[in-house]
Amino acid sequence: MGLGSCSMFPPSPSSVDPEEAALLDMSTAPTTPEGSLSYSPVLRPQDDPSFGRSRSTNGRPLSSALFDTTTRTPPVRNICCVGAGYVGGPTAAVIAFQNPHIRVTVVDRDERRIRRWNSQHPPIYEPGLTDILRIARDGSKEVVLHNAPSKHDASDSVSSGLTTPPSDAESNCAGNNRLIRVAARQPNLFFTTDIARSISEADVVLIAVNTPTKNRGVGAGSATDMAAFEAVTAVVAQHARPGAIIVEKSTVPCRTAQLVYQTLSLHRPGVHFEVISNPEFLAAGTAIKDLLYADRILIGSSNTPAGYRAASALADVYAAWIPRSRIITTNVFSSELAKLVANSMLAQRISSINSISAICDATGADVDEVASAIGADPRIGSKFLRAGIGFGGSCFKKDVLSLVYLAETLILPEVADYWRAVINMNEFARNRFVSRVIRCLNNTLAGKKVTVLGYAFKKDTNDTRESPALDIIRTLEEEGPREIAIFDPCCIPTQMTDEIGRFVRKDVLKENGGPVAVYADVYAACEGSDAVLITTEFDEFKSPTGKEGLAIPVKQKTRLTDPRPFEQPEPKENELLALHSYLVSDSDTDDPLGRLYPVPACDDECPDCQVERTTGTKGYGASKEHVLKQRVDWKKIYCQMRKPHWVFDGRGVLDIAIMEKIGFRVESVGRQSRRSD
Ligand SMILES: NC(=O)C1=CN([C@@H]2O[C@H](COP(=O)(O)OP(=O)(O)OC[C@H]3O[C@@H](n4cnc5c(N)ncnc54)[C@H](O)[C@@H]3O)[C@@H](O)[C@H]2O)C=CC1
Ligand SMILES: O=C(O)[C@H]1O[C@H](OP(=O)(O)OP(=O)(O)OC[C@H]2O[C@@H](n3ccc(=O)[nH]c3=O)[C@H](O)[C@@H]2O)[C@H](O)[C@@H](O)[C@@H]1O
Repeated sequence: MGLGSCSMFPPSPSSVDPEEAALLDMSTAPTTPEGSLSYSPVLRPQDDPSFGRSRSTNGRPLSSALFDTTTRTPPVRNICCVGAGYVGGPTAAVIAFQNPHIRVTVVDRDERRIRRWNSQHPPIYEPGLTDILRIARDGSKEVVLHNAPSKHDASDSVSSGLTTPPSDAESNCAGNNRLIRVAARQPNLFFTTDIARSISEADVVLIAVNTPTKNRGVGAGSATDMAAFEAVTAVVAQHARPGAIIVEKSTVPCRTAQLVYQTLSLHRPGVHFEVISNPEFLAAGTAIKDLLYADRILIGSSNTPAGYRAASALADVYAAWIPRSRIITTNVFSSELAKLVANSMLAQRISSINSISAICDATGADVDEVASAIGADPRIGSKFLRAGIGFGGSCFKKDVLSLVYLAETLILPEVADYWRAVINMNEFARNRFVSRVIRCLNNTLAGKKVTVLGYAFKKDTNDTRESPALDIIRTLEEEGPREIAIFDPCCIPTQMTDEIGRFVRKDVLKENGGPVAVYADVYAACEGSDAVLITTEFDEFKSPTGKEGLAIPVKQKTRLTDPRPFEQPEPKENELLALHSYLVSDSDTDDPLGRLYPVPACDDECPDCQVERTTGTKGYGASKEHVLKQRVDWKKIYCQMRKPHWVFDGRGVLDIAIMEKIGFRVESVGRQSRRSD
């Protein structure tokens, strides 16, 4: 692959070996690592047409080339995923789960993280993750199933998962309509810190490390910090087997593939590798659902026969469970850019509706009514129009800023300004909310207790990166309150405390004489409070809809549909998972099919185990996800609070009428018209 000279992509400073730098910087990445000063995404005009030329000018659409058997590569047998984070862990787990014949190894430099992936409590919480992890990582036992929908009572449906070995007569029937034998599975998902070895054995290397915003040097505050990505690329270049397919799974600036080729050829001159862009679109809190039922898989490759073959090999891996029609192929730069644009457009929608919420508050219009009226137009669509305190999370802000930086380096200031306004509006939304809280509390928090419900950046995740709550806590603290109490149903209190100490200041913590205290119990957090702020849209915080004031389960156990009969004598893993979920929804066991091996134990440091031991609270981490969670009992909270019972709903989860009936004074972003006074 010819690269042309790339004078605007200077190599890393020669004094710092990237691999060595990676090992020295042991920071694990929810946060921004030290910035790379030189490996930044400065652009230059296309200098290698095989990368960027669009498919349509190539005379042969890739989609046909992809599935043409003459261009096929040998099937992939071994995948290494570098980065065991929010993307690498779940993505690798689902690929392994769906491809029992492929060995998938996830590597990370963070030993603690790897230990947790090998235990009962993985380091991230994602609904559905443990079910998949336990099959792929630990293997499964042979089972024989009835291939007919169960009758309708719970005991029957559980027994139809046949947890006991079948009789000889039953076994003989396996394969006919009545019984299906599901073979045992060997483990095919591994987590290790042996990075070099795992890379050297792989046919495909997925790079899924963090790519935050640079916080120093050229482009600080908007350019992407490629330090971790560059370091991994260098290690891959040194250890990958010739012909290995290198996949950009991380979100990277447009034209990064060219940098990867450069790094590869610098370390292994003359050895051919293909570089593929395969960005990830999963969202935190729904990662497993998003991966299992992806609406699209995007694969970008160079426009060469070797590029097509590599794209084809990767497409085959996904085709184990994703219909081919949903696998989109593009040139490599389109794929890189499409990921940035997807996130920027989603963020833009949130900023747009938040700008309208300010107009609603000033005019008496209701933002939810406006959103639903405009969302009914299919050209606009109804999703991502929930107004509130703005978006958080590790990606929206950094990806919009990456687009801003791209536009700036291309000397397109109007384009850069356009996208920067999305970020400005997001900050405006957050500031408007917290200013209103302070104003309603008579412009002083002195002597008052304020409770913040929700610390994660969105519901159903323990991901706290760029959490709006943290910014709000920072502003509240400056007002000198008596106490800021924090509760989150998914995050571990000790970890929240540690994080606030690091990102706000150590002396703000109660244990150091400051006002900030983290609680494991929502009622303790609200006791004696002057105002409760909802900063994450957890279902747990919703106001009651049934018998008002009563605590009700977040969701009633709903009976799912039995997916049987399966059409094929060998059901796919997705079908078995659907059966597992159906049976779980119908009983209290977490292994109704009897396929699972015992979960591996955690080590003494496991924070989930510590919380469970010290508080007896279940529901943190992944092990208790089948346990129904309760909605908070707002009547109980009302009785514990101080007058005038302020509640500030930053996420639009409360029914203002019901809350007012209980006696609360409610302020909700863009929904003031619903108040009775
Ligand atoms: N978090 C999300 O929901 C999504 C993230 N993305 C993108 O995926 C990429 C990864 O994001 P996350 O998984 O959230 O990050 P993360 O911070 O959770 O995980 C990254 C992992 O990479 C490891 N790592 C860093 N440098 C390493 C090195 N030199 N050698 C070995 N391991 C190393 C870190 O220890 C960490 O465990 C980013 O580019 C992000 O923009 C894309 C879609 C969704
Ligand atoms: O690249 C990424 O990291 C991912 O970023 C987002 O996923 P994520 O940030 O995990 O979660 P979202 O559901 O998009 O929510 C982001 C933030 O926007 C907020 N939000 C979302 C929707 C809405 O209507 N209003 C709103 O304020 C959420 O509360 C949250 O703080 C995208 O949705 C994913 O497709 C993408 O892969």
